[in-house]
Amino acid sequence: MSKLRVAVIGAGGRMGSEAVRAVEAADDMELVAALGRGDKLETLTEAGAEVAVELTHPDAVMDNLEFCVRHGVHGVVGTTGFTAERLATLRGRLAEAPGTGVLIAPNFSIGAVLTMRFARQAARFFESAEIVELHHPRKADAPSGTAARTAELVAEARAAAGLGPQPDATSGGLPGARGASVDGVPVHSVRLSGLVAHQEVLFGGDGEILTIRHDSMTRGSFMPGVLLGIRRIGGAPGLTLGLEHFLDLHSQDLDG
Ligand SMILES: NC(=O)C1=CN([C@@H]2O[C@H](COP(=O)(O)OP(=O)(O)OC[C@H]3O[C@@H](n4cnc5c(N)ncnc54)[C@H](O)[C@@H]3O)[C@@H](O)[C@H]2O)C=CC1
Ligand SMILES: O=C(O)C1=N[C@H](C(=O)O)C[C@H](O)C1
Repeated sequence: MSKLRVAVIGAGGRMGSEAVRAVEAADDMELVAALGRGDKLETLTEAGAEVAVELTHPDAVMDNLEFCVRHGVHGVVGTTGFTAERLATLRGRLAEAPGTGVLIAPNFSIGAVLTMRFARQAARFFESAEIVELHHPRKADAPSGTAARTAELVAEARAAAGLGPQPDATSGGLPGARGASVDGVPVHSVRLSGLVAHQEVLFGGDGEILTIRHDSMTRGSFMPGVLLGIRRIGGAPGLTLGLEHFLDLHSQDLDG
């Protein structure tokens, strides 16, 4: 059986170095290129990469993906910063590259993907919903991509259920004290030494609180998802948003 030819972009970073090790350890994959900042993207095509894992920075990811899609290299993307505009741009580029697939995974860890699903399921039952995400202080973006996506899913579920704005009597105080609003869902970002990646989704109703919490204690927690994405993306042309699409969750009752 021929091995999948895989490249990692951002290979010197916290996630990239972990991904390099994971790909090297996978029996069905061959690491053909490991690119750092300043390395030319042509290395990908010269090395015959079939899939590129993108783990760099929100400022770099769109150009890297533009190159990959133009050259028919599938993308497995963990880098954050994907706005609706960026996703639309990417969809447009993919439309001109039939057969090429890109997975945008706000979070590769199975537990975080399930957190998002459970939050979406719970959202319609509670009048209040807020998110607290907690990360290491070297993280470039806030809120986290996972928290932003979770908030979008919660907001969609609230809207579908006909829930209005959340109760909140705040009329003054310090700017920022109520967090950032993502589609009307407050998101609070903590940056603290010692943390890796953590999230709490808080729901409040009449006399009860539901807290859904997930903790990534090591970056190893993301690697099964990275490898799954690499294995599946070749069979998924176009844009796939979220690892859940490769976890067969849609056919089960988790799909609330
Ligand atoms: N989806 C997920 O499950 C996860 C996503 N992330 C995201 O992945 C991204 C990277 O995170 P970390 O590894 O913690 O950051 P990091 O700063 O440790 O690593 C990023 C690496 O990319 C390199 N880089 C920057 N621009 C580049 C370019 N144009 N070409 C090649 N390399 C370039 C940097 O030199 C650095 O080595 C962030 O956006 C982060 O939020 C992080 C953890 C999990
Ligand atoms: O930068 C990180 O570390 C992480 N980034 C992703 C995000 O922004 O959601 C995924 C995970 O939370 C770790």
